[in-house]
Amino acid sequence: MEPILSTKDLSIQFGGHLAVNGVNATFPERRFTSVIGPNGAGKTTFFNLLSGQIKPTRGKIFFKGMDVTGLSSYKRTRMGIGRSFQITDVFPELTVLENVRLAVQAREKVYYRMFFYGRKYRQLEEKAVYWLKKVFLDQKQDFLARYLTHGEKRKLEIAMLLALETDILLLDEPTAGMSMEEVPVILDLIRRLKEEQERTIILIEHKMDMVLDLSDRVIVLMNGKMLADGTPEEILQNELVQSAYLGGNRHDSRIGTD
Ligand SMILES: Nc1ncnc2c1ncn2[C@@H]1O[C@H](COP(=O)(O)OP(=O)(O)OP(=O)(O)O)[C@@H](O)[C@H]1O
Repeated sequence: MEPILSTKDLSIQFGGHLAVNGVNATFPERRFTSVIGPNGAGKTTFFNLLSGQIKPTRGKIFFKGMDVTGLSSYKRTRMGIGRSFQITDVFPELTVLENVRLAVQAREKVYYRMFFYGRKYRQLEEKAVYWLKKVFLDQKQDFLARYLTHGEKRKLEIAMLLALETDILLLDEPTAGMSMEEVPVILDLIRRLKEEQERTIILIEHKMDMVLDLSDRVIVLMNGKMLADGTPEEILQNELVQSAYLGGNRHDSRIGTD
């Protein structure tokens, strides 16, 4: 089956530094792929290229067989490539509900004048609450976003991403900076999304236990290049990955140094 997303010779150079270097990656539809690699390997840059935040110096990106390399991130989201919002994208002076409602609105292409139609407005809010329930944040729907804890803000980002209802979810370290108590909720949510098998999920993650638990496939990046691509088991046994990255310690649950 043709992959939903693929890259061909994808590369980007910052000054003299090739942050992503000739990556040929394929992402099968409705599968869970993790992208791992040490700090500075090029993972976030790779995501930025996939989502259209930046344009490659060389190479192509294909989505459902179409060349999307030249398209803006806005257009790519519309087509179905959703990138998790960053905390910086959340409107701090709007309520939690309003933030998600804006994402629902973007998805449904409803503009402000439509707000005069009360029924439509309520439908948008109901959908927003639906997504907030998915991340267990509905109890906080009337809070201003700026009063949320770091972990709650990350849940809000995920709710906003889900509300866009894209085929692909690009999740960049969704549990980073969360407290120990908050991590399991997000893990459960991601596991449920995987089990629903409705979306193609691509995850950047340092926590190896999470990667091994969730992934159908793992891509290893190192110095901008794709070092390996395989099932979690294959990656663990890959000698190149062992020596270059895992350092022979298969039981280290957190690789990288951040
Ligand atoms: N806009 C930019 N300008 C210059 N260099 C950049 C830029 N963005 C990234 N880089 C460099 O590209 C390399 C890859 O960075 P990137 O953030 O993609 O790595 P990463 O694998 O996501 O790392 P981490 O795990 O620490 O988040 C790094 O050397 C980084 O300094």
